[in-house]
Amino acid sequence: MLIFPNAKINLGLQITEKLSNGYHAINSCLYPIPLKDALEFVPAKKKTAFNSSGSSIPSDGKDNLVIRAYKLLKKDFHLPELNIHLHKNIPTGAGLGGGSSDAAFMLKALSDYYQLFLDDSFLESYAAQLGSDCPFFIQNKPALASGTGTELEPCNVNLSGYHLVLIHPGLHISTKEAYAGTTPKEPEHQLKEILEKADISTWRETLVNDFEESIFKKQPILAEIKAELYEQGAIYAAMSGSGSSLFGIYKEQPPIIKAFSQKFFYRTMSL
Ligand SMILES: C[C@@](CO)(OP(=O)(O)O)[C@H](O)COP(=O)(O)OP(=O)(O)OC[C@H]1O[C@@H](n2ccc(N)nc2=O)[C@H](O)[C@@H]1O
Ligand SMILES: Nc1ncnc2c1ncn2[C@@H]1O[C@H](COP(=O)(O)OP(=O)(O)O)[C@@H](O)[C@H]1O
Repeated sequence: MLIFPNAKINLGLQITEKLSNGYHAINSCLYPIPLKDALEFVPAKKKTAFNSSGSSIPSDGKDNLVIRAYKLLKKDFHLPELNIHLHKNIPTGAGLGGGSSDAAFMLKALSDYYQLFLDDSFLESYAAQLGSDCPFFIQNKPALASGTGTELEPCNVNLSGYHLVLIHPGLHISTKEAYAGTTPKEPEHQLKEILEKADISTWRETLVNDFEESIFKKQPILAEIKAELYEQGAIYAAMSGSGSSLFGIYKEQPPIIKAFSQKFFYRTMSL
């Protein structure tokens, strides 16, 4: 079975509290974007094997999230040995949720292909065991995430027809360290209100990613890229999640910013 897990961006990210288990309470809108990996599995004659191609995936000492998703389901359901191949196109550790998406798509595909008939809420609870971003990719629709990011409700925001510029300057930022650098606070504006009721032209004033303050101080190039995205006509620009990817949303076909496109991972896409 061949599937194409996609990336996400965060439209606003408020970090409101540090919880006793070390995690943080957040509010964020996760929005799917059409930047995709390719993931294939076929039944194997021998033991399960995992290979990857495309951009390299730095190991964090654990199995790849795709294998962890497979093993998680295999504990509860009969699944055959598999040959699994992942072609990595979404930058890793970039705030784009690529690994989480691979894992969630693997769960969905195994349930479909082997007729496990798992409904979305069941799949979301498996996904939550693999990472905070993972449950979102089960339904893969714009969602307001709260709690540690795993509590989801639909978000009525629609960017269809807009264009996106996505830049990953290659800085790898650990999510854990990024959270550790923040100071949780009560948000000034309600995310749901901004996204569902206010015009996108007002987002620049009110929609904030709380990671930016600390990360931009350490990596000033990120603030420069964001400023340039606005300079080139973005209606809204921000860092995605814990970074270091930045995006700009444009009404018209966006310009190619040569200073960045020749140096960094740089993509334009229609939403
Ligand atoms: C920041 C966000 C925003 O969407 O995404 P990314 O930028 O990483 O894509 C998410 O909260 C990341 O989700 P995910 O990447 O799945 O993180 P996890 O594997 O669950 O957690 C990695 C580490 O981040 C910290 N963590 C994560 C989530 C959270 N609400 N509070 C935390 O403090 C914990 O230290 C945890 O050990
Ligand atoms: N399939 C995968 N794709 C990307 N990263 C993976 C994968 N499986 C495990 N990882 C690990 O997860 C970490 C976070 O990956 P990713 O989801 O791309 O980042 P982010 O949480 O910033 O969006 C990587 O640094 C890597 O060590």
